[in-house]
Amino acid sequence: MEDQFLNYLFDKPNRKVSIPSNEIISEWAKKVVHFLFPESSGKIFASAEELKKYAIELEHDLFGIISKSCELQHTDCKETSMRFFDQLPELYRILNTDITAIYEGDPAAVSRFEVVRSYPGFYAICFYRIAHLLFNLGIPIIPRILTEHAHSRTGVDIHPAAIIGEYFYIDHGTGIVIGETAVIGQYVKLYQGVTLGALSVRKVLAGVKRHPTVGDRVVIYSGATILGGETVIGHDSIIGGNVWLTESIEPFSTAYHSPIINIRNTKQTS
Ligand SMILES: CC(=O)OC[C@H](N)C(=O)O
Repeated sequence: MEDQFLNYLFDKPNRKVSIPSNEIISEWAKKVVHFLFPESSGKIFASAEELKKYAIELEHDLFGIISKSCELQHTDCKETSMRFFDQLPELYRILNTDITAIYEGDPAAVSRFEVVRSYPGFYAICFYRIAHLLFNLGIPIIPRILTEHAHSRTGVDIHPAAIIGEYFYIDHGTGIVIGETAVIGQYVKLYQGVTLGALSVRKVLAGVKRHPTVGDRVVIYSGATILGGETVIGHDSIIGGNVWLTESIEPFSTAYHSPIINIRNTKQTS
């Protein structure tokens, strides 16, 4: 991360910015999450207006961060932070769909509150969704700092540019990679160790779609690796554990390995 920061300055040595530390940026995002989902199982905001009324401090902090990080004029920074702020009610709604997906999809989840407070998958999704909003607003570097913070804390690496639908479910969030140009539909479930990656990492492919498209209601079990920008997983499909897939599959498919497993009983018989 430090390298990234130095390179960023190095790219434009004359830039007059002093980006707040990664900790300040991550703390801001943590405050956003805590604001939306405080001590109880989640504050119910009566209306978008009520939510925004209480979120004014978050907007002010974001303004401070982006005005130090971007080469935007003061008024543009204010407009950008206000646009983020305007989308908070929608962020809250979408995160609630993710909580529902995890709570209802996992028999081990005893409450929505448990999902919010203890699931690394939900933590990573929160940071991804905040970062994605900032990315869409054209804010440089901060989205990546946020998703890399979540990555370092959870092992779940979601690029801020990836597009992910509502009701996103990650269970046992660890070792998951979702690349920059991945597109994921609604009600998708991922287990630990899943990679949605590129088939080639040549630098000239920057900006080209390199990562898979995953349809609605797809379940991808642990350790599966799906690669390639043209790889499409049709909706309602199931990808079994440890599957290595570099080609598209039709909707309602099941892709699984059928390895030959030799089981030998080593108990000595006299
Ligand atoms: C997730 C993944 O494929 O990463 C490889 C490379 N960073 C890229 O984005 O293409």
